[in-house]
Amino acid sequence: MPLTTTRELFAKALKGKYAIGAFNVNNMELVQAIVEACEEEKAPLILQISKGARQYANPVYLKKLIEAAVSLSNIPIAVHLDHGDSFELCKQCIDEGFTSVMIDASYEPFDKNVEITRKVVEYAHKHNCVVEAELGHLVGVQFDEGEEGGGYSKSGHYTDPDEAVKFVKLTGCDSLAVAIGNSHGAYKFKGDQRLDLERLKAIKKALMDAGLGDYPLVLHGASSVPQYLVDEINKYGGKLQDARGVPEADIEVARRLGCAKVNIDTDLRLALTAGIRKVLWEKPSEIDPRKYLGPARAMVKELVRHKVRNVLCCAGHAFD
Ligand SMILES: O=C(CO)COP(=O)(O)O
Ligand SMILES: O=C[C@H](O)COP(=O)(O)O
Ligand SMILES: [Zn+2]
Ligand SMILES: [Zn+2]
Repeated sequence: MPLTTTRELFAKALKGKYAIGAFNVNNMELVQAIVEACEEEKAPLILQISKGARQYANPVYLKKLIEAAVSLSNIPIAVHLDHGDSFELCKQCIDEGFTSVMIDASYEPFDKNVEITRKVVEYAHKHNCVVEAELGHLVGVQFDEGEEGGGYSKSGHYTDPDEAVKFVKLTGCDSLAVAIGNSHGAYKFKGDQRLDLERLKAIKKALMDAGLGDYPLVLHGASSVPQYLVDEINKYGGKLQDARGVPEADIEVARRLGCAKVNIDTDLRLALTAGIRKVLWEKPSEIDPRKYLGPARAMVKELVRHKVRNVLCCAGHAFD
């Protein structure tokens, strides 16, 4: 099956109240684990590549790995640039055949974010590529004063519903990444902090009321940091203290509220690391990479199967 665009995947996901997993890839083992898991679960899939992944693996290697995955599988797969930080990088990926790009100018003031995003949208749409943009900041373990209770402060880090409407109308972006307490990495929350799901509901409603329909929202920083993986890493010599992710129950609510794309990278890293650590700890004389990368790849695959089946609920929807 040829590469697909996220526009089609999102329309079906929103209708069916499931989310598409967007998994970050940096090497062959990750591509294989994710694609095999989704193939077995008959799940539609977004493989996403960051600027760092392109620097690490070389864009041509990644492209060829994905071509191999696409030719060996039957499920719809979209290839997406994660956190594109400039028009030039987005253009490069569009020219290379990515079916989707993210322009993340969320670090800029609102007007500048609009200007950069609109430029990417204009180029992308001429080339049959769709665009994800971002509004608001992903803040990590430090919450903005006064936002903890879920107030809609315009000055803060969280996405404001009215600004989201304005932003989508001005830019014409195809999906929007929101900041509702989500953040990247293995240290997302302190204590019992959670996602601001009321805000997500308000953003969705504002977009709907403004005539933008069932608009696809994107949840970055959606790794749940499973405790069994943290424990496994620590058991075999790792040191992860107070690692905490988004509870899977929150992801499920976000999915039902209209997050059509859910980004997962950290959980893949944890699974791969746990697998490698276990083998090297138990067999310190092992030097064949296949002997530790193989079991690590199997752990990533199990994790992805669990996500698509039990959390994102996109399993079985590959041929909707
Ligand atoms: O948002 C992500 C990639 O863009 C990944 O988030 P995690 O760090 O929670 O996996
Ligand atoms: O959003 C960040 C992703 O986890 C990608 O991370 P990276 O930039 O280290 O490849
Ligand atoms: Zn961002
Ligand atoms: Zn992200």
